[in-house]
Amino acid sequence: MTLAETQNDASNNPFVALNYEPALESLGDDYYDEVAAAEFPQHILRWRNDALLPRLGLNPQLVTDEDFIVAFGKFEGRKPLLALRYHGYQFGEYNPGLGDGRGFLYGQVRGTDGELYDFGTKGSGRTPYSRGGDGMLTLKGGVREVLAAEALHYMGVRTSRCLSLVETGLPLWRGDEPSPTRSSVMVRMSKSHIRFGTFERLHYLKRPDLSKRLLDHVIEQYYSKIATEQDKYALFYAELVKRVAELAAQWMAAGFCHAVLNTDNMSITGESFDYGPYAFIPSYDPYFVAAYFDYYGRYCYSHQPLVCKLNLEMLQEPLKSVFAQDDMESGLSTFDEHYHNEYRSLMLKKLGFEQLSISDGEELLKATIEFLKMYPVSYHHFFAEMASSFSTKWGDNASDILRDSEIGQSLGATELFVNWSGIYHRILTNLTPEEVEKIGKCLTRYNPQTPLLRPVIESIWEAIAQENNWQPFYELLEKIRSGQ
Ligand SMILES: Nc1ncnc2c1ncn2[C@@H]1O[C@H](COP(=O)(O)OP(=O)(O)OP(=O)(O)O)[C@@H](O)[C@H]1O
Ligand SMILES: [Mg+2]
Repeated sequence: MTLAETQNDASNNPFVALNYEPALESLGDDYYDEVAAAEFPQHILRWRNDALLPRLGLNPQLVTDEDFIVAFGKFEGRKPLLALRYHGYQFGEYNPGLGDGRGFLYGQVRGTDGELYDFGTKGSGRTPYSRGGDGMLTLKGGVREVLAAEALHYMGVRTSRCLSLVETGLPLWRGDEPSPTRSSVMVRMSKSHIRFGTFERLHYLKRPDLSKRLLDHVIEQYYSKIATEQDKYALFYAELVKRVAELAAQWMAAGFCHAVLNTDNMSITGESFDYGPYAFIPSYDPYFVAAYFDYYGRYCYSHQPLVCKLNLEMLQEPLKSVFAQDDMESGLSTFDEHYHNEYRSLMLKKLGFEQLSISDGEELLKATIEFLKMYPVSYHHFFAEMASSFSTKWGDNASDILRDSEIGQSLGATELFVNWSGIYHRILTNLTPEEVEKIGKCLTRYNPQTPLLRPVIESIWEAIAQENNWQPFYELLEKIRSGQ
């Protein structure tokens, strides 16, 4: 063995050396299958998420690219790798043939914040759940998931993040990409990979004992504040309803369409994950559909809150073997209120207001949506222009609002814009100069200047596909991080 190889083997790899907790593993092998990772012809590190390393107690400067490759491309020195078992409702149909078909749970680590985190792979090879699939992730799919998770995170959405993306050198054939296309393996850091569908499988197998064991584990690990309460199950479900309602509101405010809200893509922690055919909406179109295979628009933009609520309702079926359904019904009845409160609060922040009376807030929000719905205005550019052109002078005269911007120039004379800017102006006149001053900062904080619209992603991918030029990808990630 050469010196370089000795230095790069798994035994002194900082990721392999982390203190892994066998949290899920200790529940017994009814929940997973032990699998092996695929061996790849090539390992090129394309993305390392240094922002996550301090939470693992690691100093990014002391972690080499080779460390990432050995741990998260070659998967050396880590066992057991667990393909998790789950089922799910896909587009309304129950599918008992699911499970981690191209990924596994690499390990679970306690962060410096005291929370338990999963490292889960995507594109790491075949498992007993691959069905006809190759177990792989396209490089474009990996690039898209990295971008979505980062963009959503910096827009305040509770989301998983990607820890690494390694190109793996295999030609893949896909119906939705020019093929052969390049392959990759991604490692995701998330709260948990336990899905609604994990419980649906246990119900399908008529194993209430396994459901209870798993639910106790979920509450202990991810709902620890209520773990010792007498009515912990009811409290858990109510808290899950709140988290999912807030998540749906976060997607809606971010102008994000997840596209595949099947129950196997719903996390039991209420965190957002699995970014496949997603899209950020180009304009405010309630019926915008992101996935080409969503023929009937089931998961269109505006259906997301409703679908989330329905998925929560369907989760009652497998959970009712553990606790009373009545308790769940009362939890579910709070969904709408949680959703609307979060949505209103987030949208008002996008409009520059950390705080506003409910009546002013409702009126402004209604007028904003009416305007955005009626005209072919880019949803994201509207808010980006608010942020880039805000002036404290807007309080002096309603006609100054967005006057010099593209939107103001083209639509400033329309009835709905005049109505909207009149309301905005009236609100400003009721604020103190200090409060008006804060609006600019709030607008900048909540509205990215470079929204992750499809043409942006496509141009990034073009540079990679045509010239293997990764610079635009890194530059975009830097813009996302810095809010430019
Ligand atoms: N190329 C593939 N090979 C094998 N199985 C696959 C492949 N693509 C998807 N699957 C399986 O199809 C099902 C649905 O896939 P979906 O795209 O929702 O999940 P995923 O993206 O693979 O993983 P995750 O939900 O963790 O992001 C899952 O069981 C998944 O493992
Ligand atoms: Mg999935």
